Amino acid sequence: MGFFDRVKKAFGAKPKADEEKQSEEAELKQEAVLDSEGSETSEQAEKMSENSTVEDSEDVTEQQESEAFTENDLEAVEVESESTTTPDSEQEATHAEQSVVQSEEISSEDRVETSDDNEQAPTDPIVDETSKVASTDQATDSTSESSVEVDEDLTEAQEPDEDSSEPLDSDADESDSVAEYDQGLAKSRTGFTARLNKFLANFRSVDEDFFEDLEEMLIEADVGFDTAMTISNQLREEVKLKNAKTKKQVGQVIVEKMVDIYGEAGEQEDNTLHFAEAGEPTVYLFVGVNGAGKTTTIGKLAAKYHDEGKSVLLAAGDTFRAGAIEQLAEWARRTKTDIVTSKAGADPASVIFEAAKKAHAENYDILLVDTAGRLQNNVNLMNELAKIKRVIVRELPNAPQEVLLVLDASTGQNALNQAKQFSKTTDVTGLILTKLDGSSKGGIVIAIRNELHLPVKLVGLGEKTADLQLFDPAKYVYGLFKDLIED
Ligand SMILES: Nc1nc2c(ncn2[C@@H]2O[C@H](COP(=O)(O)OP(=O)(O)OP(=O)(O)O)[C@@H](O)[C@H]2O)c(=O)[nH]1
Repeated sequence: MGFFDRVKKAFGAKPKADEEKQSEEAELKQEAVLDSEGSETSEQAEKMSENSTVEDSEDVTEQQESEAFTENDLEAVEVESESTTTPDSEQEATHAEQSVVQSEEISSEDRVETSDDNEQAPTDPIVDETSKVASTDQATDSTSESSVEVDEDLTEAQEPDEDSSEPLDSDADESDSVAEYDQGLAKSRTGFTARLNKFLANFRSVDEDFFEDLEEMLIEADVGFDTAMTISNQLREEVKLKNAKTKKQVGQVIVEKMVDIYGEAGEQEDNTLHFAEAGEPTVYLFVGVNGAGKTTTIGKLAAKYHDEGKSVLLAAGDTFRAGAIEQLAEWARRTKTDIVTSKAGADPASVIFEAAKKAHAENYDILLVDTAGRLQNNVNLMNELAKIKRVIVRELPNAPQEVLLVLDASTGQNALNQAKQFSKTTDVTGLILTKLDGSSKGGIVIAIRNELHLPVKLVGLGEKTADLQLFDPAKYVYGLFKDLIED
């Protein structure tokens, strides 16, 4: 069974009403008569043309329905996110008190040890003077010089979701997760449906022009050039396409082929997040360009693991921007997790070394490491990442378990190019695609799999904590092509 059929079976198969079945049977019989006679009587030809008019108008209605659905969904999402912004000041205050106590205990004993390994250890003089384990409050103090910048950055980069205690991808609730994909991909789905309908509106017959238009449509839908060519070439041989009589059937065959190619390409792909052996901290290193969504994703993951009862430590390795330190400290406060910070401008490797040491010594379950996002072709950044990995390994030889490249999906092909650049110089183990909800470029997932062979591990389907979902290819495909899969 192809991937399309498997997805259809899992999410899309709806029992058909008797009337629907009868009319389909009648349609099939009519087609059989036409085939066996080899020619059409004028009456039959008229019926066919009536049928195809009905099909056409169905297409239009469907598109309208799907657009209406999307608007409603988006409104619902907005309302929901508004209702989640009530601050829980009582809890925050309690946590802030706990953090202060804890950091006082820690800061007296924890220092970056640099003397035993001058080559590898972070010896930046700024670091030695300033780097320390800090609570949220300390981080605020230590970055007070840059307070104007911090405030601006926080406003610009959006305050963390207040309702971050909400569990994400909660174990049992499969249907919630499907609904997340459904809503988060509504914009991409509408965009794709509109493109497909535009393409089908010009459909007359399966000839050379058809394939040229198809390739163009697929490239515009961001499935990538190579993938568009593969789909088009395979469809040339496709018997189902040759037999497709209506525009709807043609659309169905195209999507089916696209989904099957996607499924085949991912047969060996491991989309799961990896964890350390029991008793060792798991370390995830987050890389990616500015604004891709690293800090937000770390905050959402911190909430998830904290809610699962795991002890979580954050490392503010983006020392390049004071706002980034403060933003992560805010997430730590909201998610009631601990954080290691330093002053802006300190050596990131030093902060991360200290965090790894603390995670090891105090048996944290998870260490989530933020890094600065500068241009992916910046050699210094790549060297910096290599240095960061070295200092982590010194403390935790099996870490990091994941190096996760965060990509803003709404940048389409640009995200694909970033992934190519990063994976050339860094051992990226998986991708996180953010902002899919605000993008109509969901087809990028198909391009990434077929052209990059890097597994997507998490997807950001909205601003709320629960909108960060573990990547599930079947749910994704369903969210993207739901209208055609359910037919
Ligand atoms: N709609 C939506 N917005 C998101 C998602 N993920 C992140 N964002 C928003 O994207 C913006 C940038 O996110 P950050 O987490 O600050 O990005 P960053 O990669 O840490 O950026 P730097 O700190 O500049 O390196 C913020 O406004 C986030 O709220 C998502 O899945 N959906």
